[in-house]
Amino acid sequence: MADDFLVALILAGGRSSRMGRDKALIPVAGVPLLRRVVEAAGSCCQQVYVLTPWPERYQAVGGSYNLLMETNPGQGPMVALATGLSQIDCVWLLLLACDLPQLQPDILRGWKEQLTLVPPSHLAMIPRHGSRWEPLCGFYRHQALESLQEFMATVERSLQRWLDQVPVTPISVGTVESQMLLNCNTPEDLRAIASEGTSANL
Ligand SMILES: Nc1nc2c(ncn2[C@@H]2O[C@H](COP(=O)(O)OP(=O)(O)OP(=O)(O)O)[C@@H](O)[C@H]2O)c(=O)[nH]1
Repeated sequence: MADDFLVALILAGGRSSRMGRDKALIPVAGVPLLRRVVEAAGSCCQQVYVLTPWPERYQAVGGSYNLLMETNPGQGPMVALATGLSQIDCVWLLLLACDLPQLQPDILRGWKEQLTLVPPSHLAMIPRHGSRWEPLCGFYRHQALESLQEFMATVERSLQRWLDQVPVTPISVGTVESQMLLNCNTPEDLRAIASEGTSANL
């Protein structure tokens, strides 16, 4: 069977220490954050995976997704991305944090359309904001795995620094996209979203 062209990997194994409780399960406009991300991912990807050391916590979040058990947790997003790539057959993988309440499916689908234009030598297509990448809402080729493993062998664990060193197609980020990329780390972030109302179109 042919590999899926695009799958999503949602990371739900962080400590949520700034939030003080599990971010993935916090409802925003009545819908748990993880479910919002699952549904946005499902609108443009053939399969959606959630990587977590606590699959039992997320069994009943709702939406359509596969839980992937993380046996080496707490190593951060770069290790988690490599873990996902080593377990999933695909051409491209859309990596998403679980704390993106304002993802817009139409923007994600527009970005997906651009994947066919990425030069074969480029390992990723990632939103870029000024001098910063947004690696937790970005697209990675399956072939990136080898390069990630080599990079991590030097004890580096920074996706920002890896992206600075390999060929990457940047996605330019305007006002709408930058709103969509705002994540939710603290109770203050949650209050700001609640008071503004979320623009997520889920
Ligand atoms: N599966 C997995 N996800 C991770 C890991 N580290 C971070 N994440 C996820 O990566 C995303 C961004 O994480 P952060 O907000 O930077 O870190 P966090 O640990 O969740 O939160 P803080 O403790 O407040 O820093 C979230 O979706 C996290 O759940 C990890 O080791 N494994």
